[in-house]
Amino acid sequence: MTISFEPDRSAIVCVGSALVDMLAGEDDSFLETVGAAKGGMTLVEQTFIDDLVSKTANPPTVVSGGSACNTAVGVGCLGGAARFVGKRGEDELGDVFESDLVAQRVEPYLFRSASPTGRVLSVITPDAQRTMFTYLGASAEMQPGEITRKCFDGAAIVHVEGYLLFNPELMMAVLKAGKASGARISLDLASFNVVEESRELLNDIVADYIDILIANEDEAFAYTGIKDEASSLQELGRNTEIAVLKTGPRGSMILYKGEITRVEALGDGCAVDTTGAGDLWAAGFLFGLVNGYSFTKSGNLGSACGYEVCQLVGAKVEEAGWQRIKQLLPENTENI
Ligand SMILES: OC[C@H]1O[C@H](O)[C@H](O)[C@@H]1O
Repeated sequence: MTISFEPDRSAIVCVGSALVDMLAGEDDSFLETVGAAKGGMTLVEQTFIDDLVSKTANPPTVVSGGSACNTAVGVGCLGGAARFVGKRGEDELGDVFESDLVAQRVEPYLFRSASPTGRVLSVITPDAQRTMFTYLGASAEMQPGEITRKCFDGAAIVHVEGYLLFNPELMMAVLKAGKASGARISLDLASFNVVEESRELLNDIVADYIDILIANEDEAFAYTGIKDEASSLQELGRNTEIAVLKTGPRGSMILYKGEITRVEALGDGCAVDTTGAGDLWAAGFLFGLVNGYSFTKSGNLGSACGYEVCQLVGAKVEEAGWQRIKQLLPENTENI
């Protein structure tokens, strides 16, 4: 089973926070001196990150990040038409962010702000856990008035990160312009606390705007209140064309027209770092849909991307990983 798109629509346009990830490997003692809970994400000021960076053993590795941006990069690396809509600062990190997108075949559609570019200091401890400190900066200043249909020219799918639910006016502007452009809208629920805190807005928008709803187990439970996975998926898809429930190392389930497609996870379940796993799963899945792959093949491509990103620190797939994933593309699609 496949879905079709108009022939002149091939782009996957991702909308979200333009964040630069600063990856630093440190011992637990580093976090203890900061007093941070391991594994969490804390919103902080820029000076807090600057201070921490001055104390890291080595300068952090700096790469583009942010959930929707990671998805766009995945689509670009797969060879798809990818665009990212967000807001950067007029600074060096903004330049790093933008050039990183271009290098990974993503068309940047970036607004600019006088505020510094948003950044995430991700402290990775020897147990492969990552603890994030996020300064949103310019990324949080994207204005509803800046979002026009032009952002979504040629879009087959507009993919929105759930974090945008924290900014209802901006979310509505994206959904309205995305729908008006004729694209399908995909929403990744991002985190269970996003769902819990945005329940009212979600109830308002899903039926009218969302075509593809993507959730992991925690997000699905927060949204539906249902423990049984098949029933929870049916509820997720009650008002959407496609619903996805990702169950980590147990794979994923895709609901379309009342029928569930079950997709296996890839690999042995071992992960070096799960940062970006959901973002890259979405990249593979959406790329597959736009290219006319079946739900099974699209889900398998999502699984492969999600597996490979977990084999490296940060939300990136190494070149050898992309080569392995690309074995699954057109000429060998019967294998996926
Ligand atoms: O979803 C992973 C992303 O979340 C955080 O926002 C980091 O930027 C990271 O790249």
